Amino acid sequence: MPSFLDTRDADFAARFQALLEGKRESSQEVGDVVNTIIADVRARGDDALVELTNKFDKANVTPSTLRFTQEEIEAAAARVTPEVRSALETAHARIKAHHEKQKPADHIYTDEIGVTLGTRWTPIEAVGIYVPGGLASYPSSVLMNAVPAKVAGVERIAMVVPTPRGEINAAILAAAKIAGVTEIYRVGGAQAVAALAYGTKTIAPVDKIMGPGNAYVAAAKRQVFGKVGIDMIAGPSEVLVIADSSANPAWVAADLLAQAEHGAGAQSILVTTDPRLADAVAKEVDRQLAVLPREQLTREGWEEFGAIITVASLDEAVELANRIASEHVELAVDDPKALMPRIRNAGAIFLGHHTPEAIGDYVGGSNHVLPTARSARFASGLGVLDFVKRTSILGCDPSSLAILAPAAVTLAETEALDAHGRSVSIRLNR
Ligand SMILES: NC(=O)c1ccc[n+]([C@@H]2O[C@H](COP(=O)([O-])OP(=O)(O)OC[C@H]3O[C@@H](n4cnc5c(N)ncnc54)[C@H](O)[C@@H]3O)[C@@H](O)[C@H]2O)c1
Ligand SMILES: N[C@H](CO)Cc1c[nH]c[nH+]1
Ligand SMILES: [Zn+2]
Repeated sequence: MPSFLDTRDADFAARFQALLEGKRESSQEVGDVVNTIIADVRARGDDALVELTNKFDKANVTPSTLRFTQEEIEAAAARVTPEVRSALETAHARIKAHHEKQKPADHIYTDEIGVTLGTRWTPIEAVGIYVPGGLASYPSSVLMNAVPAKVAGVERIAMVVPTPRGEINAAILAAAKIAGVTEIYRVGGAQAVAALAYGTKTIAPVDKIMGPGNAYVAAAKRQVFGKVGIDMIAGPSEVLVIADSSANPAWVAADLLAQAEHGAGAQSILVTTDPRLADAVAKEVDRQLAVLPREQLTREGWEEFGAIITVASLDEAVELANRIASEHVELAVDDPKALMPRIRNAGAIFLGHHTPEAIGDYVGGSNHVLPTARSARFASGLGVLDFVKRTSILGCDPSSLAILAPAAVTLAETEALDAHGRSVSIRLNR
């Protein structure tokens, strides 16, 4: 059963806290399993990678078939229907256009005392992109990961994707071809993350690992952070819909079920000012669930962590949304643009009744790799900035050095770092 809460109930605070603390993703148990897998890949390289892939994915790979050949990529890309190719191309063009606007500019200037200061952006050399593929397959996630990498100018993109029972959705490889990704491996889960971080004979290590995945992938990214960079924790999907009486219950129910469909650990929450809408959405969810082909998976996603919360005002709705910090926040209200600036914590915001979250998953142009598990309080969705790094540039001439030297020497003395002070003063009295 999903939770039904009302802010006016006496036990609301305790039940809301329990909802916030619900363990959807990282348990000690998952952490321990992942720890063992990473250690195994570090110790035994390809042998461990192959063994674990065949164990978890039943993929029947060998070291020599871990990487997709160029012929396999071409053949799969040729197998997709013209409709699928065209949809992928539409998505690719829109994602590319939006991400081009995120490219940061270098800048350099000389200040009033003659010091040159600047900021330079450089693409990361090698990135790993994780494309999930356990319960569903995600050609759209290929584009969401690869396009910003390409726009940023990353040289090497190594893509990993699990192939359950040795099968791959041809659209995954078609999307990779459209995005210009050629280095693709049949591995997933924690073992794929470990291989990207530490390297094996077949997979050279990367500098940073991006992309969404289940609890095992998220835990592995946490554990390899430091050895490599990671984008964020983009784990099991979430949506929070804020709705007033202008919302359509059938549409809201459909949006809640769309995220629940991602399965284990997914979370769909409705926060509404209208008790009648709350009832109508609950009934609609049951009605729509019964006709969904993936009913069981979606039901688990909805019933385990789903919730309908009735509030006294939109002010209360905003406050709860900011505390929950959901991956996606839909504003199914009369005046979404007025409410939008008040939502501080969200991976992405969807404006109004005609913007289902699924448009953002596929073709809107914004990125669908977004922070989950309340990390939208401090993290952002994937974008070009994740694939570049910033270097500062500094230059003094004799006169600006003379102006800054006394303060620098004083601070060096305060820190008792004499060699620091000397490296400044030695340049002054010639
Ligand atoms: N936040 C985002 O931006 C975003 C975007 C797309 C998808 N997602 C999420 O990605 C997830 C995809 O999950 P998925 O499972 O379909 O694919 P996945 O590729 O993330 O995970 C599959 C892998 O999990 C590993 N695994 C499964 N059970 C295991 C076990 N018992 N022990 C060790 N390893 C195990 C296996 O190695 C398998 O290859 C969903 O939760 C979905 O909500 C998130
Ligand atoms: N909703 C997911 C992000 O949480 C992304 C996705 C891809 N395909 C379908 N959905
Ligand atoms: Zn989705």
